[in-house]
Amino acid sequence: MNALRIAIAGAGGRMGRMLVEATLKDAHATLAAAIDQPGAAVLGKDAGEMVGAPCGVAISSDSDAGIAQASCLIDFTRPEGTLQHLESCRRHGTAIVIGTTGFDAVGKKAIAAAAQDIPVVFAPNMSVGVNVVFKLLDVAARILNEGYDVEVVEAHHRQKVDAPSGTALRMGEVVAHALGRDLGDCAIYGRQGVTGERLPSTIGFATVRGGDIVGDHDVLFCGLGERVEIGHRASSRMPYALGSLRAAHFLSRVKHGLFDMQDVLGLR
Ligand SMILES: NC(=O)C1=CN([C@@H]2O[C@H](COP(=O)(O)OP(=O)(O)OC[C@H]3O[C@@H](n4cnc5c(N)ncnc54)[C@H](OP(=O)(O)O)[C@@H]3O)[C@@H](O)[C@H]2O)C=CC1
Ligand SMILES: O=C(O)C1=N[C@H](C(=O)O)C[C@H](O)C1
Repeated sequence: MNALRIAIAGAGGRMGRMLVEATLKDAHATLAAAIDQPGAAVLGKDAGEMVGAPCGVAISSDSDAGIAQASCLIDFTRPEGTLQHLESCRRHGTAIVIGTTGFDAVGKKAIAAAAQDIPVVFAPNMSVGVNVVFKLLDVAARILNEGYDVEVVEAHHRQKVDAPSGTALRMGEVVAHALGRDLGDCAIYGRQGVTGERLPSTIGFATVRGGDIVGDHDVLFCGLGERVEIGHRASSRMPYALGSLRAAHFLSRVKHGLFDMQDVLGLR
């Protein structure tokens, strides 16, 4: 088997470092390029040095050159950076795994359009555990479809810039779909003041930010006299990195199209 040539965007970030470590340990992948944005403190450094394993790949801000050398880009940056890298991937025929969250509708449309030409995995959470939780939520929502109020609660570290998390939003989408609702019509993003009584058709979201919380998600199905809670706790970012590499290997077997981790894990 030919080793997969991986480029990592946002290489100096929290996820980028994890991805460098995971890629260097993957017997079937090589690190082709490590990319960060102009001005980033890590530019010029050996990517492996950040994780105690120098590898001879210097972190560069020349994203186009890095993407040209790779068979797959793994991107955990910010929406504006990802969309720029996406166009470069399209030009060079490079596959892309997108972990970045916080896209607006226009950004999501651009990703779907690029997937007509190149293979794309776009998922708000790459961990196996969270993707199993998505399935459990679908089952629970179909059974608890009357008399249960649904609330989604998530907690993350103080540096997170988007809210609710991409994972929390996907959890809301999964539940809304199972209940025959549209999340766009029924989501309540936080409450304050005299809100009035809760409407049964709504799905509520609550966000906690603090310290170094890696990622907690809970969905509550609250009935009268009982409550079902389905949740996930991340204590490391490595499951996201390993899931991303699994996604990159999956993409090496397809020509184009838009996939998520349910496809990668065979859970669809
Ligand atoms: N799908 C999943 O499983 C997961 C998704 N995420 C998502 O991944 C993203 C990154 O998270 P995290 O690693 O914690 O964030 P960090 O802020 O630690 O890292 C982001 C990296 O991207 C760089 N960057 C920022 N803006 C741009 C830009 N416009 N163009 C290019 N590069 C840019 C940063 O550079 P600099 O340091 O110079 O700012 C940094 O190197 C977030 O959207 C997060 O929600 C996170 C974990 C799991
Ligand atoms: O920013 C993070 O850290 C995370 N972001 C993703 C999200 O927004 O869902 C996934 C994970 O929860 C960590």
